[in-house]
Amino acid sequence: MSHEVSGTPTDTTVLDTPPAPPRLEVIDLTVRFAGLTALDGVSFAVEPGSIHAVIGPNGAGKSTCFNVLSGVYRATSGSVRLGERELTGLAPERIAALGVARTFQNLALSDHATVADTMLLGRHRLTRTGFLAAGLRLPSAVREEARHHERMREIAAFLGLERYLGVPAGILPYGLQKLVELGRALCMEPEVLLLDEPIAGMTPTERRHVAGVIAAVRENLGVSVLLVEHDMGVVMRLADTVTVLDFGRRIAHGDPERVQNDPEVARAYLGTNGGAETSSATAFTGTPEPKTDPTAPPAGHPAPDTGAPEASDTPEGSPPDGPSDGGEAGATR
Ligand SMILES: Nc1ncnc2c1ncn2[C@@H]1O[C@H](COP(=O)(O)OP(=O)(O)OP(=O)(O)O)[C@@H](O)[C@H]1O
Repeated sequence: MSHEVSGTPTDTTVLDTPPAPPRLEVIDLTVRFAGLTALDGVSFAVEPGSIHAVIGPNGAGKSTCFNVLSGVYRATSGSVRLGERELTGLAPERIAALGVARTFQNLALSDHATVADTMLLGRHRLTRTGFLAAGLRLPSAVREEARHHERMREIAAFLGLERYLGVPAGILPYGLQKLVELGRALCMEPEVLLLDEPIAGMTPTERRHVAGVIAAVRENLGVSVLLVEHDMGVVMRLADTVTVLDFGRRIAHGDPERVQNDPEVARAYLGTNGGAETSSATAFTGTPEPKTDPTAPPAGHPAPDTGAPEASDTPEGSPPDGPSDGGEAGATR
């Protein structure tokens, strides 16, 4: 069996388009880590059914923003709302249950669980059958399980993963693993999908395929997408709206063309990275793609099991599960 990500279009006809998702609003968000302001009064909104990118040079605060939105970090001040619901301070599972699913940059897919099992993990929060009924294989439990399997297969077909359903997810090439991770998130039936560097470390063919899949997620499923991505070519092609951060502050916001022509944005990219100014600026124009992720495994090899979420995301000096205090960022649980 060939384990290549095909460049062919995804089957976009199998899933029904649900009603428009609610607006995701980030309002005056500030996050401080022991003396360092990682986010400084940042506001933006992800409009229903849009693709919104957050970009910025290294250390700009993109991951911090993502981690607050998904409940991994707690904001020092400000708020995050999904429609009328306040997400600020909720635990990651609660935020996921309200319809905000995320993918992780560092994959941790098992060598033992199949693609089908991995994707079914995303159905967990939607399962109504109790432990006992499931254990006794009561008819209601069997019916529910069948429904989840059917939906999982539909999503696998949408992503072009059907033929890998019985394959251990962890042995697949990196590009396919990223699609499985996306499949797991889609199985949660999210209204908003947070994608953390969805194409980092991929081959050009894989990048094109996944970019097409992300566009199809918006077009065919009506899901809002918020992505953090370094590949400016893809960001500029995919995103409806771009928010640019630099040193924790929002320095530009708008459609890709406007952002691309913003002198402040060019300055931010040119003024960072020490000796890498030229490649950063070129990356921003979206022409050649000089930036590759040196830590990513080569295509055709499984990614190392790094564990997710990223260990480095835990605020220094506080336990992973510890609540924050003193007005500084901390994990929410
Ligand atoms: N857990 C933490 N403890 C202390 N400082 C942190 C922590 N996480 C992030 N920071 C700091 O906050 C700032 C923003 O970091 P963040 O990772 O959000 O930036 P980024 O834009 O995602 O960068 P990159 O593109 O390199 O991933 C940086 O100065 C970083 O060192």
